[in-house]
Amino acid sequence: MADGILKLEHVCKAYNVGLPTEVEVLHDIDLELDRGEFLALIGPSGSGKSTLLNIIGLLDRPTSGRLLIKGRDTAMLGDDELTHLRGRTIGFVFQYHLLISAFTARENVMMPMLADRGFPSAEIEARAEHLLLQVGLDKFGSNLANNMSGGQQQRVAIARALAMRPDLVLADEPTGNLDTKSADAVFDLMRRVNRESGTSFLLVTHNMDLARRCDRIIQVIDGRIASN
Ligand SMILES: Nc1ncnc2c1ncn2[C@@H]1O[C@H](COP(=O)(O)OP(=O)(O)OP(=O)(O)O)[C@@H](O)[C@H]1O
Repeated sequence: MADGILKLEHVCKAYNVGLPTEVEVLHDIDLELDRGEFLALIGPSGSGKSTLLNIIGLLDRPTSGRLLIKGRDTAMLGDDELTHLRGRTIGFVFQYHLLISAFTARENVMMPMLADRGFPSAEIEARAEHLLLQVGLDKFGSNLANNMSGGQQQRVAIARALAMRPDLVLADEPTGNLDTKSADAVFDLMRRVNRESGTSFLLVTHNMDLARRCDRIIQVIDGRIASN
C-alpha cells in the first residue's frame, strides 16, 4: 500500500436516532484508494454513499473500524488535527456547488487559501488565476458566481477544491444538476485534472455512463460494498 491515499478497515457507522438501539447504516466497509485513482461510488438512494463520503472526508468519524489517510490512523487525531489534515489533503465538490454567490469566481477560488494561515498570501491571487485557467474560466474571474451557468459554477467549485493541492477530491453528484453536455464537460475536466496532476478522485454518481469512464466502480448496497 505504498501509494495508498486512503484505507478503510472494517468501518461501521451507526446513528443514534432516538431509538433504544442505534441504527447501523454502514457495515464492515473495507476500501482502498491509490494515488492517482479515479473511483466511482454508485448505489441506490439511502444506501450510505454520503455517510461513507462524510467519513472519508473527515467530516464524521466511524463508530468502529479504522480510517487511514496516507498511512495515518485518523482515530489518533483530535478535531483540530483532523481539520488541518482535511484542509491539506481533501477537496470537496458537491451537487449544489455551494459557492458564495455574491463573490466573484476568483474570490471563491481564493477562499480556501485565505482561510489557511500557512498559505503565502502573496501567491493567493496568482494561484487563483492559474486554477481558473486550468478549468477554462480565465476570462471569467471577475464574474459574480451568481451570474454564471450551472456548469461554469461547478468548474469554479472544482478550481476551489484544487486550491490547496489536495491528494484526493471527493465529488458528491457534481453533475447531478447539469444537462448532459455540461455534465460531460465537468466530468472530462475532473478526468483531465486527475491525469495531469495525479490527484485521486472519488465520484459519487447515479450516472452509469460516467461511472463506466472511471478506473473502478464500487457499489454500495444497504450499507455494504457489493462489488469491488
Ligand atoms: N444524520 C443522520 N441521522 C440518522 N440517520 C441518518 C443520518 N444521515 C443518514 N442517515 C441514514 O443513513 C442511511 C444512508 O444515508 P445516506 O445519505 O448516506 O445515503 P445515500 O446513499 O447517500 O443516499 P442518496 O443517494 O439519496 O444521497 C439512510 O437510511 C439515512 O436515512
